[in-house]
Amino acid sequence: MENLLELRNEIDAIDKEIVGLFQKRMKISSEVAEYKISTGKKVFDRAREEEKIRAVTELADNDFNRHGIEELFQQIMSMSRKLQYQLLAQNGVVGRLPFIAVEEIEKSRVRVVFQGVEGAYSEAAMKAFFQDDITSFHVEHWRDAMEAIAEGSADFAVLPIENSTAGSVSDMYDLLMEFENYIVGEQVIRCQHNLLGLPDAELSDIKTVYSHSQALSQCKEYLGTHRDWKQIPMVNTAMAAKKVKEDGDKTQAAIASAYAGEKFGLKVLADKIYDNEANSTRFIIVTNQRIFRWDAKKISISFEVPHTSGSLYNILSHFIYNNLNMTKIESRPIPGRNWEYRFFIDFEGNLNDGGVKNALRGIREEANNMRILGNY
Ligand SMILES: C=C(O[C@@H]1C=C(C(=O)O)C=C[C@H]1O)C(=O)O
Repeated sequence: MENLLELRNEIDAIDKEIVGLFQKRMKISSEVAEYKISTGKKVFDRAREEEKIRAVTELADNDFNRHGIEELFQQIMSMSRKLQYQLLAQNGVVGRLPFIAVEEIEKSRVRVVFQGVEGAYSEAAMKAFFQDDITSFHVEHWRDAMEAIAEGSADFAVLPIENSTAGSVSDMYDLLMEFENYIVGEQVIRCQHNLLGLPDAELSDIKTVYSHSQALSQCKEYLGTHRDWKQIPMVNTAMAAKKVKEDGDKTQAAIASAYAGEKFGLKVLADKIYDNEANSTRFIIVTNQRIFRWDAKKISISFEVPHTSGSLYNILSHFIYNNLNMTKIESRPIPGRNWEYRFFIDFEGNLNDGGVKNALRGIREEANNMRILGNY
């Protein structure tokens, strides 16, 4: 039996050859890039890559190696494409992104729509983001707010996208797909829920509690100590407060902010009933124009990937390769296509950064229906 040292020497010699061949292949790939630069041909050629995988796997002696060869060549070709994207960028072939950088997002004398009624957390987010001299109005549903932006009856909408306890607001991701609106800002608001009742109500009177489903889930522990209460979800926490006021029924309570309580003349029956002290909601500021602040730091995109193994992994490699830090990933089912998903990714960067342009170009070519949802 050969000793370990000898075996390792053999492996070293083979690896040296592999490195040499890899470099030789990459050199040819850069020549292919030159051809593509002069002809305007796309970097990614799926048919050629599929044919290549078929041809090289046929050369393998057994199934185990066939699988290994497939993975190896997928990675080699992925590197080869990344080199080509880089060369295209260096030659100025990277198309201009259809987004315009602005000094500032207008926060004064604009028309802003939020969902819910006065006293909603969305209103608090609007007040925190915009100046006092704006004109604002509210609508009943998130979709109405998206429509108001799309048709131009408002300049901006303030909409919840994520809560630190209850997670993502999945409907918002679907609406971002449905409308051609763009995220230009975000605002985080602490959601300090209270149990609100009529001025003459006592805790012992309560039989039913109304709130937004997310707020109900954010107060799960507290509600667990009142299992006999019926929980009824409403479209908004402030709507719940309004309902309790209007119904004038002592057995009803709402979970909403103290601000909503004041607005509708309700009494705080229990304060700070949320499970998590830092409970916060992140709101997005949406508009119908493709603009971004010149110093924006976060990008949101969405894309679909083919239903094959490793396809998401391949797309994510563009972030790693361009040294981009991903901050969030979310998936939503694609309507009408069972078990296929659209991914939503947030990552740090600005649309003017070279690495960002490179990654977006790669993702646009290699994934389906990539959309830039905003840079903010
Ligand atoms: C090198 C090319 O560009 C890309 C990379 C490939 C590779 O490395 O083999 C194959 C097809 C393209 O997606 C090419 O078009 O041949």
